[in-house]
Amino acid sequence: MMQAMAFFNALEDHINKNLAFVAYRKPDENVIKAFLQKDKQSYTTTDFSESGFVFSDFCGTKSLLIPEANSEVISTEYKSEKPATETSEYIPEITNTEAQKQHEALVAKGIAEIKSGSMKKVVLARKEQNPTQLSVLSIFKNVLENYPKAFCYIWSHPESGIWIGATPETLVKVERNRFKTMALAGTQAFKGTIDEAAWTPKEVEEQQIVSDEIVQKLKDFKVAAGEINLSDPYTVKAGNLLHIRTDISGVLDNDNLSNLLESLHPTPAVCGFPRENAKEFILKNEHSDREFYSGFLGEINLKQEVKRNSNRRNQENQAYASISKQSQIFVNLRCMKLTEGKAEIFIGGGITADSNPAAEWEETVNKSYTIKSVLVN
Ligand SMILES: C=C(O[C@H]1C=CC=C(C(=O)O)[C@@H]1O)C(=O)O
Repeated sequence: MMQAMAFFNALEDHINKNLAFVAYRKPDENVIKAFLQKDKQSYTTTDFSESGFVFSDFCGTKSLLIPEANSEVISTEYKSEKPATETSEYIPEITNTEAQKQHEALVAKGIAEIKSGSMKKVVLARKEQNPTQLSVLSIFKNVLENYPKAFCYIWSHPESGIWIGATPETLVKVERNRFKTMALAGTQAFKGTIDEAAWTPKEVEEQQIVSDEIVQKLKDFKVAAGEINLSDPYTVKAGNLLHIRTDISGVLDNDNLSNLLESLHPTPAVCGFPRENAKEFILKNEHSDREFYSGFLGEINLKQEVKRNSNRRNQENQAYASISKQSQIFVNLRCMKLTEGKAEIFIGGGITADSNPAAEWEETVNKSYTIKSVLVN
């Protein structure tokens, strides 16, 4: 473990040399880890068999990789400088009416398409440009500070540019032959209570579609060996927002990570249902290229020491510690792409037959505050 200052200096050095790196902190953890690529080559993966950190786009056409074998791996303990509040202090600017009109028209088109019967749900997104005077590392530090419960990252790569995000959504976690995923959808602004939050039938349906489809895809691709376990849907908080979440887990039939990712991505939480029709609609009608937004990112095939029993009094159990492979992949939401003095924020929302264009615009505005709050001091 390094001192925080040396850790951030190493990231800065990599930015200056235009060398690929990723630094991240997992939900509820206090260690930030980084893979610093040592060479200038651009690595990609197609079968997800390597060990390292992957960064994939929405379309599934590009999966950049920082291989563990070509990286220096460093870590530091993150110490918060102020108490975490997870609320946004971002002051909204005057509404951008052009952007609003454009998004509402897109949503209306999506609703019409759903009513025509070709799909049940589609997730429609927009991009927003925001100026920022902060350095990328200051923005990353703000993200770490504000979102202890999210997967916080900074990814810098000559092929993708610099991306920063704080995502609440796990695509999949695999440990040995066990996997865990989640169905996350439905959004409302956090107003002080989590457990008593009321959900409309539209939001309940929107999330149910995600849950059903994940289970169906796992069955279609025959990646689950047996029963797939589902929790009851429950409310979770992410920044200043609430979502509905179902936890899904099971045992894998084989260790083919590529198959598992193909069965899950893109889930109806970022694309829609049926997947192909929704994806086609998105690619044809959205006004900007999603690039890596709503793609996925995370550790693949990292060796992990598994202790069978962490009871410290029972020292012999340490002898049973064994090595296994672990992958932990997140959906790239609540994220931004950074270029000189400018942050491009990507935000989307799930549309069903019961959606209302003005309310959907409002939802993207609420989501944008979650991420924009880190652009100011
Ligand atoms: C697509 C996004 O969020 C997804 C995850 C949770 C809730 C969602 C919703 O309510 O629409 C979205 O499916 C986004 O934040 O850009």
